[in-house]
Amino acid sequence: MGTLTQPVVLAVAREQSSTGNLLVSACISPFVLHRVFLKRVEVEFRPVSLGACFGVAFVVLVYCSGFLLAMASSVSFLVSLWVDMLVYRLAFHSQKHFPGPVPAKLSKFWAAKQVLDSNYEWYTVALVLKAKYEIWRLWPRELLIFDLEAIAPVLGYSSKTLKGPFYDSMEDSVNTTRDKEFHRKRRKIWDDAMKTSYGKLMGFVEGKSTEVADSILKIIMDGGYAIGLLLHVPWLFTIVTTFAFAIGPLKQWNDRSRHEIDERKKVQNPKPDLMAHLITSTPDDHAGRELLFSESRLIISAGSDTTATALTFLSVLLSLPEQSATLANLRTGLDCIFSKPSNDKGAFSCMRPLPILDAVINEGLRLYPSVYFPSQRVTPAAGMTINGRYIPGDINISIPAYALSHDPRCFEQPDEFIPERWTTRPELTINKAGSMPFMTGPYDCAGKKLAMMELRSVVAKIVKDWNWKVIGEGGEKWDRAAWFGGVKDHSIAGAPKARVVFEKRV
Ligand code: HEM
Repeated sequence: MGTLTQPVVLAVAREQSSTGNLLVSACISPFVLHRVFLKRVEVEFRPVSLGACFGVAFVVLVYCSGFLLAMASSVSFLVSLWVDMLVYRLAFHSQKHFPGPVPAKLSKFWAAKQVLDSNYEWYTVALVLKAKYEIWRLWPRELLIFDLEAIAPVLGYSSKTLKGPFYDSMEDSVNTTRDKEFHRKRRKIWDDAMKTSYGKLMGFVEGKSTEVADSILKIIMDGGYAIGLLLHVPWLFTIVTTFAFAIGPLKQWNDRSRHEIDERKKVQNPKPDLMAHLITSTPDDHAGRELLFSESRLIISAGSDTTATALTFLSVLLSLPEQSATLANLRTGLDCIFSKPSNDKGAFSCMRPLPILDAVINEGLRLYPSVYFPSQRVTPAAGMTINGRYIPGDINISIPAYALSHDPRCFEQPDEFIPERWTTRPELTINKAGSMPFMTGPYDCAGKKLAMMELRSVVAKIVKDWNWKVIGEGGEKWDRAAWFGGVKDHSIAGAPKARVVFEKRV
């Protein structure tokens, strides 16, 4: 009997010991994996590949050890990994001394929850934070900085920072590349291209549209909500964009832009416009073609909603009763310029700055800067010192533009629309660096000149030719407080819909 049961007992003991070994290593290996590997790589833009590795390892385990053991060791692995990460984030991280809510130090989901709780008004959350500290730790590896002294070292031309991992969640383009040298070369091409003209007229201003244009616009508008939420959880954003481009709503836009670029390439002697310049300056290989496709979408996403949002705010602000003197002044100035003969040097041209008009536009962009999301940067490996505070290397930092453009350290009466602060009342502007609607430094807006031309052109023509007022739904009185209180943060400023009635000036 004893000789018969011995091998069985031995086999059971061996199996128990290998099961024990597997479970022990499932508990210990995450510690090593986190400290040696995961802590040093930006997992934000590798969620799909990391998930795939985990999936493959699970299948192998099921094959070798059976489902139950594979399940038990996977759960042990994940629990140990998370416990180690959370303990490390809270107690050992180099940023642990910066203030921040404990849940925010543990997970970026805290910020995403604030977005939902504030009903997509993250900028209001940032204003509350700013009132208390200049630097916040709002994520295991991210600082939100409201210190004005940080603008030049973080964003300026001589900054040693690089763009942050958030940009990896999106397809590669001049805007999203994190390679400084590649960006410098590509940006030069864009800057030269911007000196040409800008493409064909689509007739949108006359109210014409196409099914594709409508669907692209809808993707941009709907996508705003997703970006406003997911930019706080970049790894989730990466997963969403990966699948949205492959099978989701972005696929249609993707396919369309590929088709348009391929058609455009066939045109002999094309007009020397923005797209033609980009096409001729980009190698005709796989990487070059992908870059062109993504930048053709960038032109639409960066150039349309931003300008439309700015125009919405400007038309609403100028329609307010307390702005009647500003509107009257602007009108007098424009009437005078438009009445001059067109060959007169003083006649209106949207390509030239016009102080009274630019002041109105700059003030509108200061109050509602179109782009609300703070451009993310990563500190250089050696770290950097900002206003006497040392920040170690590989820390993500961002400076929220909206909070600074409403900062009383930069502007007197910061929440008031006072265009004169840019002209006749400079005492109302304490530090104009606080307003950066087009960003600043090497990654600033490549289309700012075009945007200013569009804004000057449209605002000038409306002010000269039309009277207008904002009305409520169904002809009811417009609820002004609800409108301004309903501005969302979709990464682009989400202006609520405004019904505007125009009447030709006589
Ligand atoms: C009122 C209108 C506009 C505003 C307020 C605005 C604002 C901005 C801001 C804040 C950035 C920096 C984004 C970041 O940090 O990632 C940016 C980048 C950019 N914008 Fe604009 N933009 C406007 C219009 C335009 C237009 C009309 C175009 C034309 C296509 C354009 C093209 C770009 C491009 C290509 C970049 C990326 C530049 C780079 O990373 O080197 N923008 N814009």
